[in-house]
Amino acid sequence: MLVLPNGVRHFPGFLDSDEQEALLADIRAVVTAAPLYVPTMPKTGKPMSVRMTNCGPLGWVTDKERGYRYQDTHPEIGNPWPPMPERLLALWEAVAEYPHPPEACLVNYYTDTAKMGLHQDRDEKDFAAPVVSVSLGNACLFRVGGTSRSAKTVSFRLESGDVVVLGGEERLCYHGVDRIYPDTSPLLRNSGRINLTLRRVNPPTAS
Ligand SMILES: O=C(O)CCC(=O)C(=O)O
Ligand SMILES: [Fe+2]
Repeated sequence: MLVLPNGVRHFPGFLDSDEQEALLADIRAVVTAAPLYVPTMPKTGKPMSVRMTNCGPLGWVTDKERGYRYQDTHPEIGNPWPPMPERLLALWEAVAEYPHPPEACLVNYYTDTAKMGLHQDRDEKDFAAPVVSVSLGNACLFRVGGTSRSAKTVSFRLESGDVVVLGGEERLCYHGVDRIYPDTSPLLRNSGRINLTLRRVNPPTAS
């Protein structure tokens, strides 16, 4: 495990290739039940380049009218999100250092040209729990800074199987994905990247 200068924890190669294949099979089942949709920015309605879906009791969604929020159903098909795969619950237990399970797993699918601007994850009511993120498929250039937008950032590559934990003082660090590196992982046949972001939404007493 590597601790970055700003305290963010990076676990390179946390999942071996068999574990990545098994997790990918779980995620393919999630996407079959809850298809990827095109999220749009609040107010402007501008589409994001990333495609999204969720699993677990709650899912993070966004659209022009209602903005960023958590809800218990898919915004297009209206069904409850599929359950969180056991494998992800076990991964959270292994790295989160938090005694309650995640409530939401956001599935982000990046084509090789997609990216995600610098942002904080702050739509949750519980910042005591960390954000745990898992990368599958092509590598990306990940950028992480401090808790103010203007703080200095560091950039590093996230490879398939890597896990990142934003917790404690770093829970509200700004972060984003500047680019995807095409042809860097056979997992998704060298095309695209999946990121799984596990979060706790509510304080434990409220759930
Ligand atoms: O794709 C990633 O590694 C980061 C995703 C992210 O920051 C988010 O979904 O909030
Ligand atoms: Fe984020």
